[in-house]
Amino acid sequence: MGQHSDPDSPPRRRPYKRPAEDDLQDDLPQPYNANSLQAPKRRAISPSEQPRKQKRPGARARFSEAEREAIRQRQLERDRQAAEAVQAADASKIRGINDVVREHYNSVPQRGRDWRTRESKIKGLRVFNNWVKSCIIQRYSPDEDHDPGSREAGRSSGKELLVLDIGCGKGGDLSKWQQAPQPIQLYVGLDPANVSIEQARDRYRQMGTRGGRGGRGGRFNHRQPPRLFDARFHVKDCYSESIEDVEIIRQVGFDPSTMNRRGFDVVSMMFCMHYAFESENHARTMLRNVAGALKKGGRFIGCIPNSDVLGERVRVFNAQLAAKRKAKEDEKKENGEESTTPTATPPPAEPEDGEVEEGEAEPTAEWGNSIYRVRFPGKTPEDGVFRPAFGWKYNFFLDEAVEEVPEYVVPWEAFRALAEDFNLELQFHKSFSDIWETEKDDPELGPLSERMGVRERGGGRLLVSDEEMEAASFYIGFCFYKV
Ligand SMILES: C[S@@+](CC[C@H](N)C(=O)[O-])C[C@H]1O[C@@H](n2cnc3c(N)ncnc32)[C@H](O)[C@@H]1O
Repeated sequence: MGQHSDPDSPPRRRPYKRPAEDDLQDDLPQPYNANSLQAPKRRAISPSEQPRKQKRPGARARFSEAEREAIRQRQLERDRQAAEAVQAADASKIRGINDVVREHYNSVPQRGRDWRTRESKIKGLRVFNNWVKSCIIQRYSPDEDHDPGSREAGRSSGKELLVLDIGCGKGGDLSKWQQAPQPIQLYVGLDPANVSIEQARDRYRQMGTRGGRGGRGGRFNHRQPPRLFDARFHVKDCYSESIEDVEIIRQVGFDPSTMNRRGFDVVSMMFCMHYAFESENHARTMLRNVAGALKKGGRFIGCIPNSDVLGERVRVFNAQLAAKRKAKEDEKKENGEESTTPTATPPPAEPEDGEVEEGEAEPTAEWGNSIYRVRFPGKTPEDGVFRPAFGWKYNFFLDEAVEEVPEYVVPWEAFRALAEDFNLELQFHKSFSDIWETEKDDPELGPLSERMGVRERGGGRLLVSDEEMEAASFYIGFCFYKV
C-alpha cells in the first residue's frame, strides 16, 4: 500500500495482491473524429474575383496553396475554440449540479445515534430505511456458496468479502457491514462530499475503539463481536470520473469486461444512484465504475426511488390538470369566449435567479405529506413514462434530512437495460413496502426489526407512522449479478 494507504486506517491484515502492470487496463483512446479534422469547404469564387491575367501561373498556385492552408488553419482554430467553449459550458453545468449535491451533504449536521433514534421527527422512517438496507445486505451480500450457519456457529467459512460502498456518505452503513452474514475483509467507501468522508472515517475509528462492533446490540450481540474489517475512504465523484485511478480500487482489480476474475465481491449504492441519472454520460460512467470494480459473480446492491411511483403520481397529476383545463374551456365556450388552450410546448426551463416569468406559470407535478415533498420544476410526461431516460429532475425535500436537493428519476426499465450492457443481470427488485411484508416474519430479520425499533417487541405494533411509510414506499431495493 505504501504511500497510497490512508494514514488513519489500521494496519492491513492481509495484503492485496498488487496487479501485474499489464493487468491494469489502459485508458481507451478517444474515437477518431473525422469531422473535426476536415478541411473547410471551399467558397465559390465569383467572376469579379477571378484574376484577369495569369502572368505567373506557378506563383498563383503556390500563393493559393499557402492561402488555403492559412484559411484551413484559421478554421481549425475556430473549431477548436468552439469545441472548447461547448466543453466548458457542459463542465460548468455538471459542476453546478455536483456542487449543489456535495455542498448539501457536506452541510447536513452529524447527529448522534440517540438523537436519530429518539428525538428525530422521522425516527420511524430512519430506522425503517436502515432495517431495509440491513435486509438487502443480509440477503444479497454473501457469496452463493457461503454457509449461512458458519458465522452463527462462530466458525469462519474461510472466504471474506471485499465491499465497495459508492456514495457511502457519513458511513451510516459501516455497522450493517460489520454484522453481515459473511465477514468483510475490506470495505472501501467513496463519496464526493469531503466532510462526509471525514465523518465516515471518524465513525470507523470509533468502531475500532468500541472493539469492532458497530452500533448497539446487533445480530451477534450475544457473543464475541466480529473482528473489525479493514477500511479505506476516498473523496471521489463516481458519476463523472472513472474510479480506476483510486489506488485501492486498482489493487483489488478494475476491469469492466466479463473477464474480471479479481475485483470486489459486492458494490453497494444506497440512496445515491439517482444523482447519476442527470445524463446518460453520468449513468454510463457510474455503471462502468460498478461493473469495472465487480469481479465476475459479484453483486451490485442498492436502493433508489421507485420510478413506478413517480410515473403514476405524474400521470395522475397531468390527468387532473387536463380535466381542469377542459372544464375551464367548456365554461368559456358556454360563455362565448375564445379558447385559450395552450399548445404543447417542451418543458419550461426554470427561471434564472431574478428573472421574472411572464404570464401565469403552468402548475407542475408536486405531492408529499408533512415529512416529505416531491416537486418537478418543469413539464412532465402525460402518460407518466419518462422518455428519454435521463435528466428528469425533481426536487426532493425530506424533513431533517434532505432539503430540496435536485434528484433525477431512474426509469427502472431503462436502468435495467443499461445495466445489461455492462453485464449486470437482475436478480432482485422490490419496493420497500414489499420487502417489509416478505421479511418482517423472517427468524433473523423480524427480531432485527424489533431491536432496531421498527416495530414493538414480540411482533407488536409497527412504530413507523403512515406518513413515514408513505415516504418509505417511495423506494425500491435491487440486486444485480455481474455475469
Ligand atoms: C442520501 S445520501 C446516502 C448516503 C449513504 N449511502 C446512506 O445510505 O446512508 C446520498 C449520497 O450520495 C452521494 N453522491 C452524490 N453524488 C455522487 C457522485 N457523483 N458520486 C458518488 N456519490 C455521490 C452524496 O454525496 C451522498 O453522500
